[in-house]
Amino acid sequence: TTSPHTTYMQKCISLAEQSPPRPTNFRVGAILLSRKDDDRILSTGYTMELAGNTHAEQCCFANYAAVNKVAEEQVGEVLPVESGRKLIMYVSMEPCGKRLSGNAPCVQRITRTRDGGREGIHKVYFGVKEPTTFVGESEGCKMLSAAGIEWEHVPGLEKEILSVAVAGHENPEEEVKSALGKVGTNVDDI
Ligand SMILES: Nc1nc(=O)c(N)c(NC[C@H](O)[C@H](O)[C@H](O)COP(=O)(O)O)[nH]1
Ligand SMILES: [Zn+2]
Repeated sequence: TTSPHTTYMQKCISLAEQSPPRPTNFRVGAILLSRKDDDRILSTGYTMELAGNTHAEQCCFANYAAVNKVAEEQVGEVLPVESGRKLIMYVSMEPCGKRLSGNAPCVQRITRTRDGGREGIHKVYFGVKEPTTFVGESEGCKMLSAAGIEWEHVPGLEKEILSVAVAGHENPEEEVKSALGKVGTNVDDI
């Protein structure tokens, strides 16, 4: 049997497969849900789902914000606050801490949900560490920890996630192999 985390990660991969392949980013999928003993899916998103150079996590928030008639930047204000329930994000790849475009990184969009004393996003699950392709050693996890947001790597789907993520790149097979070579590191080093 697979863990519920693996099932959600597989859903993130299906979302990522809808993203138009580009050499300049990764194809990623994201799911936002509210969890107690049951899960309530609040939103999903994938890279470039929405116009512009958008990320999966960004689209996930933007889609929820739109339904609630606020801009993506204000999504924290409309996310549900319900006693005993936790806001959880599943993303196929570690949320970005830096973007070559200079646009706001997804870690910032995630930590921003905690503004105004709200709990915001409680925990982020991701299936693979961001490869060094664009920004070198990724800082996303460290930045989440620094903001007091839990994160966890869901192992087992790295090859599938990376293959989808780099489909639009020059040498996708090479890039996957090289990134997998690094994935052998101890999870604590992620
Ligand atoms: N977690 C995550 N979700 C995404 O939807 C996505 N595309 C990336 N990609 C991270 C990568 O570091 C950036 O795509 C490059 O740094 C280029 O930056 P832009 O995307 O052009 O802002 N990461
Ligand atoms: Zn991002």
